[in-house]
Amino acid sequence: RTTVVNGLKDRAQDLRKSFIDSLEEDIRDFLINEAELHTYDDLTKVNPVTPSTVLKCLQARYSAKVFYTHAGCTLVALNPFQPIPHLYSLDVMREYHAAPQPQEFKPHIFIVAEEAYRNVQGQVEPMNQSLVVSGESGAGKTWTSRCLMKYYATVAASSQKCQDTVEKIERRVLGSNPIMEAFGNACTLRNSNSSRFGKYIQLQLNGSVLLSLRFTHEHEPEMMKGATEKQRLEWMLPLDQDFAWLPHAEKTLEEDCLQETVEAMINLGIDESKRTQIFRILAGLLQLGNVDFRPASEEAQTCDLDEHSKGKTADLLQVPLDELQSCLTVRTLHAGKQNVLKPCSQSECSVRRDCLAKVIYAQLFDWLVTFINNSMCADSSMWCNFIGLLDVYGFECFLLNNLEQLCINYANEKLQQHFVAHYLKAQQEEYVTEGLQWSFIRYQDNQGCLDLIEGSPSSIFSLLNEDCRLNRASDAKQFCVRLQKELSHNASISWDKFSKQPHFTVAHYADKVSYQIEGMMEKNKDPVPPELISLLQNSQDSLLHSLFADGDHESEGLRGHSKVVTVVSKFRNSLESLMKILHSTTPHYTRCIKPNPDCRPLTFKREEVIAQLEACGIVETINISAAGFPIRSWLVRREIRKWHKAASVIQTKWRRWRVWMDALAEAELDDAEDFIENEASSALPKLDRLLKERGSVQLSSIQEPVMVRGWPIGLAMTSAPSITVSLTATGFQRIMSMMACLKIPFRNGEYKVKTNQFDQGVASIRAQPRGSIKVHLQRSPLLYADMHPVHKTDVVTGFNQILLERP
Ligand SMILES: Nc1ncnc2c1ncn2[C@@H]1O[C@H](COP(=O)(O)OP(=O)(O)OP(=O)(O)O)[C@@H](O)[C@H]1O
Repeated sequence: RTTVVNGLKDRAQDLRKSFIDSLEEDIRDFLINEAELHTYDDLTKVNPVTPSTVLKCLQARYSAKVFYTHAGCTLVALNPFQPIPHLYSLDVMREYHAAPQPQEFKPHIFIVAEEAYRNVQGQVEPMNQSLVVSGESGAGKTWTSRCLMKYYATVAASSQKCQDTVEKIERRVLGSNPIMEAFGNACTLRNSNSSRFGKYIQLQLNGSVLLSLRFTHEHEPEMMKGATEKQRLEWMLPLDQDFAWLPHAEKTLEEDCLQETVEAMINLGIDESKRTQIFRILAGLLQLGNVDFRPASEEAQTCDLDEHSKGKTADLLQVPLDELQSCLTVRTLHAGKQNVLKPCSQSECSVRRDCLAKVIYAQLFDWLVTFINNSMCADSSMWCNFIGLLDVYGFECFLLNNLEQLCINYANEKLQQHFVAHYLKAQQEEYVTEGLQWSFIRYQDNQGCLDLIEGSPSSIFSLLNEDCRLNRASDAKQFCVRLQKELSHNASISWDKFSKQPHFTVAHYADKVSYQIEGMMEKNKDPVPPELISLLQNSQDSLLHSLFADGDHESEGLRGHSKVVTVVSKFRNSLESLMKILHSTTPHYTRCIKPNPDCRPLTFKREEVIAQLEACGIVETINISAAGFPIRSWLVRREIRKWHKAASVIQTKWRRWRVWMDALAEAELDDAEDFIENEASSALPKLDRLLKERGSVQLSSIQEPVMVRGWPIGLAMTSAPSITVSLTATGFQRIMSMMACLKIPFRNGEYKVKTNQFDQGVASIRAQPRGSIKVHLQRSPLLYADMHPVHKTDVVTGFNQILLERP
């Protein structure tokens, strides 16, 4: 008898071992395999989907020199900061273009390009497309936009037989880039060629080919040869002169792509006399930047100006020298019908100088954009659809933030709202097409934050504008008090009680940002002294004169004659028109990520990347994809099938173990119960540990095994008032089905469910015949799927963290 019993014990132990081992293997199968992280093409497939695993996956891919990864319907582009041979070659472009299913290729910006291209020429319902490229400064937006444009130029050209036409199309599509970059970019601490503007470019198509639009280009290559010296003379820019407004004095003009810019201007039809005028005006601005002011010896006198620079500025801008001097140093005050002249202080003079430069530069930039648009835009009768390309500055948070950051972050807030709406809509449509039953929760969107910034009747913008209309000196402290009085009901605004500076903090979708109020109202008014405008209207330079000729300038408003158009109003209007276009198109999102702050090749800094993933909404995307998990139902089905297979193996082994246990119990051994308990207590903690390690599961509040109907097969809930299970949607789903397979009893009842993402819901958990568990969560996303032919279990999806409260 002893021999038999010992044999049974040995057998049972073996079986238990094999059960646990296979469990370990099966669990490993479901959770990410770190060695293979770089093979995950879609971040929402990483399991569990948490910011940390997503980060690991991106890092693994970056180390393996894989720079593109999908994140649901978004493409994440990591900047390699070094040329990657062959990644963007013509052959690769053609491959993606010719592929029957490009989305099955490795993630690439060309998939996005091709998808939009195919959609826009859809046979049934061609739809305008928008490609939204975002990311922080230096992340690679301009690069990506250029890549997309090059792709379309190549694709459009490939349908043309004539090489000449191919080149023309390329020139047309890419031609404006050097000009826009030369005028709109600047060398900043973060990026030596940083775009200082957001741009939306429409590539217009007539059905299937990119239009070869009106061409008005001239070829004047001879003009370029050796022209630099002559031009320097003409522009009064001697080689040895330093300029206060050029950060890299050591750089020569040639290095700053002058040649390329001029060629682009020629291609776009900017004739020689206009080019000369443009460069003279720019040279005039450089000289203006060198104008210094010396304080006057007496208060009633005006500041002195640096003779040399002031003379050159007046010559280049073709304005009267004395008028230039007086409008920089004297302010005209209107007292009733009388004008009173008041000398400006040294710092006021500098502000006026900077203001003059800014207003000229801004008008010139606008003129260029209009010119390029007129030159490139086809007659509306010639095109029917377009692909829009939006290259937009990303979310910003510095040590000190002011109106610029508020506007930029507001734009990003709008885009994020558009993104979330589009993303959820896309998912819901997919569920419907797949015939899946689903219920969807309302996703917590950022409308509250947008109301705070732009809403009516009271918002930050409306209060800023009101302050501006009052036409009195602004007081930051008073404004802060007004904000507190009018807006403190909005949960998205707060104030740091310990900060001495007047400020407000906005909880953006990406992060909290504290904005200083000092200077904000002045920036919103952005006043241009009227004397400066009259000076420019008197310029003998026909271009400069025409830029200011219409007299419709904001300075008018300051004199109280017409409505003041503030910076935030202008920004909001322009954003509104952009959003209108975006809403009428199918969007495609590309999020560019800067893997390190120093632009070092192939260097991945985790903390940098995670901050950007949060700021550009990827973490949100992951959360949303968890909320609506799965994005692609085939993915779940495949996962579920895999799990079923493993579960049934586990179950078989478990059953066999139980048979041995039965045999032991039947043998009525004195020590049977002890033995069974020992077995169970060594098996279950191991399971707990495994899950903890691999799936970020905290099963700590699930107790040691308990005896249920004499069997040590239960994990039960604690007697504590709540049980916290911190795991992903898929993790939870697996635990549930595993518990079902293992016949782990859940007490039937209603449980309150709290998650880290959604409001409270109610879960009813009911044991089903044959040991499965039915979990029903109200007001939460549920995906009904066939779990198992035997154990039909409703699958709970959508949480990173769930709190089940005991009834
Ligand atoms: N895919 C890429 N391959 C190689 N180099 C790249 C790639 N993407 C970006 N870079 C390099 O990274 C640098 C910064 O890129 P880019 O100027 O496009 O940034 P950005 O996001 O447009 O910045 P900003 O907002 O300041 O204009 C550039 O020098 C560019 O050449």
